[in-house]
Amino acid sequence: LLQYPPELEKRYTVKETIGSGGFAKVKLAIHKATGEKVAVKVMCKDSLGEDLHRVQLEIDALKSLSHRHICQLYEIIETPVLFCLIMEYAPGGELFDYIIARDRLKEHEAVKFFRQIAVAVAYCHSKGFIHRDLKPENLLLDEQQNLKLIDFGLASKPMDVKHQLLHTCCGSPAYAAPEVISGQPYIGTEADLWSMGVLLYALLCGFLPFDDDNTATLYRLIQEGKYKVPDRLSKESARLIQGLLQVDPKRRLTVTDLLTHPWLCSNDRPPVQPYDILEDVRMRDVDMDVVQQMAVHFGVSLSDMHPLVVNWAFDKYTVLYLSMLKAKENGKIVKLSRLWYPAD
Ligand SMILES: CN(C)C[C@H]1CC[C@H](N2C(=O)NCc3cnc4ccc(-c5cc(Cl)c(O)c(Cl)c5)cc4c32)CC1
Repeated sequence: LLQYPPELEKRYTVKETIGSGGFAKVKLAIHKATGEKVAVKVMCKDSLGEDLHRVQLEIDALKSLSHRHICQLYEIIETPVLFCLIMEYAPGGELFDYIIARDRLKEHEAVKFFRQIAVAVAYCHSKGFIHRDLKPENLLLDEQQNLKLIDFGLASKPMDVKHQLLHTCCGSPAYAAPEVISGQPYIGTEADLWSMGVLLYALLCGFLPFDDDNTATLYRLIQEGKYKVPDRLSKESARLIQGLLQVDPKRRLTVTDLLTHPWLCSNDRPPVQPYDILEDVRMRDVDMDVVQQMAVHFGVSLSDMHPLVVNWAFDKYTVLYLSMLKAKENGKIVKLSRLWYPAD
């Protein structure tokens, strides 16, 4: 049986396992101070083996990425044997199931979701991270039916995100770019954009552009880059898919082309703003009301509390601040009880 760290048990009520992601178990937990649900990704160090560096990279990615369409890391609790990543909980489940339940999405809904994924991926790339496993299973819905990108377990942080070549063939075959599955060195950003093309096709069609039970056949289909476009797709969406599913990565749309593509502005949507791609929760002004409530909760002065919040140490202060902020954004009033043992 897994013995959780006292640090985790003290401030969270750990509930059932809600999913598994590769070499990790994801548990539902309740943040005692706010009553908010959180997701805890638990990884045993000794069963990670050579995957340990991947976990370090995922932690590096999650600590660096703070965006409304990326699953927010709240706290990291590490012991000699365990990593526990406490993250925001997404009650709406996987986008994958959402599409299956509806067969396929209507165009206006696909635009809404695809814009969110596009700005999240553009933000990741602007921060120097390649996701490398973009697929509907790694996009979760929150309480407002907005998307959260998860699982940076295969992410990469090349020195120069736009030019450095990557070599690892990883991700899910059906979403992998031709250059990735052919084993050639590839540019991560270009490979992510191909996956975006497969994702968009899946959103609008409800099935995959390249699909075959035989992996060798699947690889051939991807490298040929031939796929059927159902007649019911709008010309604009078909053109966007075509721009993304270019076998030659040099002919493929870049993330900038994607963000300025007319289809993203269909249904009279405003063009994507630079802020959508640069926004970082930590760049916003600190919510001093929340800091004030935290100061009372911990029994310290406001001037002592403020530095602990803006320190962004992904500790008990970070999780409390972000959890309060999220509750406030969801219109929930959270009353923090005074701590009996402020030193805790
Ligand atoms: C590819 N699939 C199998 C992966 C599954 C993993 C479990 C997921 N999940 C549930 O099963 N139930 C509900 C649920 C609610 N909130 C979540 C918040 C974060 C994460 C999360 C975040 C990161 Cl960054 C990460 O790396 C991993 Cl592995 C998980 C998972 C949540 C979740 C769904 C997708």
